[in-house]
Amino acid sequence: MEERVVSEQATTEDMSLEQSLRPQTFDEYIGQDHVKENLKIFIEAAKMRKETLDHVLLYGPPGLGKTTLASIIATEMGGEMRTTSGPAIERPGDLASILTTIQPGDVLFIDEIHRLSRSIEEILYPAMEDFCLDIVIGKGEGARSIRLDLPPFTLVGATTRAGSLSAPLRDRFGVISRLEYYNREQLKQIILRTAKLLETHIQVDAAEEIASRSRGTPRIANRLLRRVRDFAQVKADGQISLPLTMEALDFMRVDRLGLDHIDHKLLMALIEKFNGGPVGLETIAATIGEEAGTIEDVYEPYLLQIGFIQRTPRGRVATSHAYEYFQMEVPKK
Ligand SMILES: Nc1ncnc2c1ncn2[C@@H]1O[C@H](COP(=O)(O)OP(=O)(O)OP(=O)(O)O)[C@@H](O)[C@H]1O
Repeated sequence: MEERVVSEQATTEDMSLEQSLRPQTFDEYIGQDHVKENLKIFIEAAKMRKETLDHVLLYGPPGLGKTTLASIIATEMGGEMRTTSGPAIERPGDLASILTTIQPGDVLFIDEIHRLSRSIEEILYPAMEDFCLDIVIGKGEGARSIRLDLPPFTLVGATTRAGSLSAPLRDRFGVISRLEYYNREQLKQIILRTAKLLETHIQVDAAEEIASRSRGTPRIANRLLRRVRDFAQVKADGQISLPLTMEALDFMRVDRLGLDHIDHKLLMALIEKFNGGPVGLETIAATIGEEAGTIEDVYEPYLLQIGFIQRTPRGRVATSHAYEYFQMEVPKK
């Protein structure tokens, strides 16, 4: 899969910078008001009762701030955050070694929690419910199970696919919150905040322009800002103005809605080769030379979100919005 400047997935560069750009408190965390207000109440109530916060499941597309929110929860609860992910916990011992380092009130953050294996999930249930860990030592006839008590902790699970989580695991979360795409105003605020942290001068209309092209996602907004900043450094003494921003983003082939050449290729295949669909995912994949899974997980969510395509039982369909955007006439069917 080729690297895209508008990818929701974190690049190595994103990862090395994101830590320093992460909001530390609810006040600094822009948007997601509903999720934030709920969490604030639950945290306050837990603190009043001197208990740990119930386990929290955060779901939504990548790059919307799930990790950030988990670390804010840890800070608010006065604990530390331990981070791991579904694919990183392969054996029961991997989970045990993290759980046994936990201190009272800590947050255990498990990213991509839908990718935990069933056998690991089963060890997690008593840890979540009763704060204890049953581990089997030895093999065969000599095997015996021992029970370890754990300090009370909060599990924060993050997933892009809430539907892939097993029902017994989902049921063990007391708080389930869905993160939404950000609107233009919120993204503008995030860009202005990041620019300040990066000590970069940006005009408000330039921040608005980057916001429009960031696909509703803070991670993309911050990445586009960094790329535009590079441009400004070389071409304009570091000052980020609107004309410079438009030039830089056009140069990167990120259009006014944040669509790039791969989105264009997918939409044009649907419109020109298949008369707007319906057409099966596998057929589109073969036509544009991408994997069906990549199209489904990576390219389609934003196109669905902005209403340019629809999933129907007979396949994908390009909507009239997509035709209008490319100034093409909707075919009569
Ligand atoms: N509400 C927000 N306000 C300000 N910045 C934000 C907000 N949400 C996310 N960000 C920024 O976006 C970047 C990505 O956020 P984060 O890593 O929390 O996303 P994520 O949803 O956990 O992604 P993934 O699913 O890929 O793990 C962070 O560097 C953070 O600075």
